[in-house]
Amino acid sequence: MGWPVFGETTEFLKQGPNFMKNQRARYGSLFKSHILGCPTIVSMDPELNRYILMNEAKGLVPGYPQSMLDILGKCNIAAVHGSTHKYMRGAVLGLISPSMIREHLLPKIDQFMRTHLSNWDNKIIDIQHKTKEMALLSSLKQIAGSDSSSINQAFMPEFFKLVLGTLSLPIDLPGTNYRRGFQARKNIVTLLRQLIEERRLSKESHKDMLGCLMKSEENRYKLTDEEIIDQIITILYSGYETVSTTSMMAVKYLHDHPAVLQELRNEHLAIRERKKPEDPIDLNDLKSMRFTRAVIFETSRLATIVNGVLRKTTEEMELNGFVIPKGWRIYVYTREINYDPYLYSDPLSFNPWRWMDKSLESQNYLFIFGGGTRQCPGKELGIAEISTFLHYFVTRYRWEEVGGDNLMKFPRVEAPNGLHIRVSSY
Ligand code: HEM
Repeated sequence: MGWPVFGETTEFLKQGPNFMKNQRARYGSLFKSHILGCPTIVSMDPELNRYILMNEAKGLVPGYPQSMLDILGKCNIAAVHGSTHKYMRGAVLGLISPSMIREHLLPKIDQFMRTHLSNWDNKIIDIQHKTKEMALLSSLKQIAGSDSSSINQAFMPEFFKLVLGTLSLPIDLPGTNYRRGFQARKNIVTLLRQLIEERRLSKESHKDMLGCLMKSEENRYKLTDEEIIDQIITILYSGYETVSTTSMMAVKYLHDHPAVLQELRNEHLAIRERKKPEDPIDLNDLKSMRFTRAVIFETSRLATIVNGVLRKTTEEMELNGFVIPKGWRIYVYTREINYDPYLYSDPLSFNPWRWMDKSLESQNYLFIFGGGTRQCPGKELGIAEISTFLHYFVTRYRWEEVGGDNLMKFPRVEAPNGLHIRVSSY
């Protein structure tokens, strides 16, 4: 378990996936370590990972760091279990149902992407920054409709501080990311409370996520204002880094694979040909984007946007013949399965065509969107956002990398100094 306090955190962060592979070679697919401040069981066994994700009721609940739970709020979905989780999840699913996507969310996403992707011609763009802004502002528009434009500017810097805070050590001292993140949460809560109060006074009805959450007489899920606010923060947070990083990495892979870009562009030009320039992307268009969906799955797999998920034990239990003490964290590490040659031939190559066989999406060991009782409810919404972004990006522009930007793959996929591209119109 390494050194006191630090355990094996340094090795884990420095060697990344190789640390995990070496430990597995020495100790097997289930081993203990001490990383990121906690005694942790790492599970790299696909069967066991599935079992853990399916068996929350047996005492395998989310095990996210305290800083994250403090800042996302006590009603956020990762902080609640059992029947409360079911209720909160039901409320989220109601907001992003297929009919909500078709009637209210997709039109907002389309409108947002058209504007967000305008005027990039002849510019050098940091695509990491642009996709982060996009993920946050597109969600805000879905949440608060036209009201989002009046809160965007105040919201954005606070949200970025909140995200940093959730990934920090929970040290409540002036100047720490944790303290700043916590303060940012308070400011965000104030902004959202104001919006809720203004809407109550105006009595106007709104066809956006907040409008749905506030319509308590029509909505089967009745939430308090505090719960509504935590749900909104959860939705913003869960879709933020996942959608933005997948979009950025899709741009990267498309740049490096011209044949894939060509096929993707053909798909989108064919859609555009059927429509007038001002016609928005609708659900039928989205359904016809089969290759785009394949590009998104292949990007998530090859870049491994999500390395795994965290659980903890609520009681002492036996897993694969080992006794795991109560309260230990379990890192359900799913990265390796993305490169399994039995599932993906030539696993290190970027080959979206492999996903054109739909059965690959339903295989048992696909954990890109998690699994079991907490499988991502925002999967189709996230795919809709990334697809609409790619639609306007590849039909409007061509691009080349400025070059020299460093891309980190672990512990998170990010470009520490941005990913700069030179854009010109197509
Ligand atoms: C490419 C995009 C996305 C990826 C790769 C992704 C991935 C994931 C993963 C792996 C989990 C499981 C976490 C766990 O088991 O602890 C999850 C859960 C979740 N995701 Fe997503 N996600 C994406 C987009 C979104 C979007 C757009 C939303 C917005 C509604 C969203 C909302 C959620 C929520 C609320 C949960 C928690 C579910 C629960 O605990 O029951 N996700 N996501």
